[in-house]
Amino acid sequence: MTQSFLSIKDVSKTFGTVQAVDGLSLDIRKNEFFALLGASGSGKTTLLRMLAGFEDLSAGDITLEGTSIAGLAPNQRPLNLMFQSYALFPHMTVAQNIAYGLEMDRLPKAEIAARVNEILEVIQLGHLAKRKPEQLSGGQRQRVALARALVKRPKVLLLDEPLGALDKKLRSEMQLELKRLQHEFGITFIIVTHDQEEALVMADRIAIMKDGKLLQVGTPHDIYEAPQSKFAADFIGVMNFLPVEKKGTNFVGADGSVIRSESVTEIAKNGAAIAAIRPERLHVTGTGENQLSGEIAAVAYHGLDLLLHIKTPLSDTPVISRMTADEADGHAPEVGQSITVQWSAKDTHIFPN
Ligand SMILES: Nc1ncnc2c1ncn2[C@@H]1O[C@H](COP(=O)(O)OP(=O)(O)OP(=O)(O)O)[C@@H](O)[C@H]1O
Repeated sequence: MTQSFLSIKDVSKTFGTVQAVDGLSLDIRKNEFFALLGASGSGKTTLLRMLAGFEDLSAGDITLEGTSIAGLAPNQRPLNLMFQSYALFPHMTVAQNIAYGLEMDRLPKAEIAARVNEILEVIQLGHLAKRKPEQLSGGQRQRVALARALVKRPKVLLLDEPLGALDKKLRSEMQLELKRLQHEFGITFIIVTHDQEEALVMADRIAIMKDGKLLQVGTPHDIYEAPQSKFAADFIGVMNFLPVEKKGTNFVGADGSVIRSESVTEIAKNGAAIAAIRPERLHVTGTGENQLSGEIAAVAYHGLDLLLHIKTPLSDTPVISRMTADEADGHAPEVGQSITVQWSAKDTHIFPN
């Protein structure tokens, strides 16, 4: 058996009566870009702080390359938590900020200088080495905060909402930058975010957390295409939900039509359930085992594709169908038009409601 890299074993954390993390187990691979995703209060930060050593475990163990790190102080762990950029020392230059951690570790002066210069090169901020944080843009400050964490060459870098303070454009640039740095340094990154798009773009694997537990762990593709719960389906990407009733072996929609699915989660007999379908799986052309008809309530233009909002008796809220520009060419959808869309049973996920 190959030894796992970072292993979180049945870890719990309670604060008084609050169960912040609840018997959670997870293996993270070497050089992996791993994202912890979940709503506010789901326990993401608590888990990260336990990994970093800023929070004791109430139960369980954490091992790195087979050795427990649960009892080690933060500075003795080969894991480094990247603090937000506003935690930079304002009176120190960029270079001094980056050197600080190495000076604390009492490394020889020449080595500190070499490592600081090397990292300044990698983050492309060499020309700003002598500036103070207040003389930098938000994105540049973020890079310095990252450099300060990376210069210590941790085996694992923990990042808590690292891009939270940046505007949308800068965020997308930094997402790519983070991926590049992770690749270049060959360090395992564990990032906490509540931004699902960010997790999809950057991560090799994603864990969805809810109430201190893991709901699903998988690649962005796995989670997007094969969500295992209504929560996961709703949390990642856009999803249509159609209420259905289980009658015998069939699932019947609000208008009496049978909805066919090849992906049915275990459900109470004859209970209320919900069918989930991605907007891009609904087609005006082609064939599918399922179809719905309705009236176009809105047409939203999104460059390469259109989003059609379709009023249908199958659901209280309009169903969204994503149409490519090519598909739309032959159909010229307009508000008020009747429309029929089809989709296949394999693109239909049914969950308990
Ligand atoms: N020091 C503490 N004392 C008491 N309760 C805490 C403490 N830290 C966290 N909690 C509680 O534990 C739960 C999980 O919090 P945590 O910060 O880990 O969630 P999160 O998923 O990171 O949320 P957010 O996205 O808002 O940061 C919450 O109910 C929170 O109120």
